[in-house]
Amino acid sequence: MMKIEIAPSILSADFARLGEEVREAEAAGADRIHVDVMDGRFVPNLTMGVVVVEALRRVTRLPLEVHLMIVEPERFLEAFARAGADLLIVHPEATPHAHRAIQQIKELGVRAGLAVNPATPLAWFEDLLPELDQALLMTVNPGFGGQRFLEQSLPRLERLRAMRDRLNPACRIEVDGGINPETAPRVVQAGAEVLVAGSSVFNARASVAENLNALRRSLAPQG
Ligand SMILES: O=C(CO)[C@H](O)[C@H](O)COP(=O)(O)O
Repeated sequence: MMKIEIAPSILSADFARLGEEVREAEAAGADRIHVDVMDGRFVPNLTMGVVVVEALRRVTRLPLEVHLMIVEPERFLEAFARAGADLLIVHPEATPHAHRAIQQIKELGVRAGLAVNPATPLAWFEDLLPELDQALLMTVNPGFGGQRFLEQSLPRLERLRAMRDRLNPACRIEVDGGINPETAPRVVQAGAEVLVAGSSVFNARASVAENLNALRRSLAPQG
């Protein structure tokens, strides 16, 4: 079985100490760093952009996956690739040209991901899966950290996993939203392989290392 990867989402990190938080996550065994880019239009929140990815590239060797929650993401793909993104994730709900965006990402030499919101039909993946490196199923409505995991995500995840196994076994399945030691084993059981976790990793209750360990322990023996 492939290793279950954990991708801490820096949305919940202390931005005044971002470099240190990311170094701490790397030292504690995080597999990737997840960067949430929001534009205040596709989602009702504004976060960070290209300069933050550039800065992160200098402080960590971990792969940087950049989740573009922005309309017309194709306008910024090149800038994020230059900044050091290893994986660029776009939403089909945010552009009339999801396929073109995926092609552009690959032409830039970066791995390509597609993310869908909780209300978006999985049919989007039928046609695009063969071209994807990663399929991201949102398990909350995107926009904010700290939301409750949507239970209806589990049967969707099982369907996506079956589709992935049939159409492109090399594509990894990721989930994002409400992932903590209670939900992590359940999403892995349903087919997830990469777990984005924000508020369960970066919070005041315990250190980043303790939180990551708690997530890992919740997966044993699965991950
Ligand atoms: O895309 C996101 C929300 O739109 C996030 O990655 C978010 O940071 C996940 O946070 P949490 O783990 O606290 O639910």
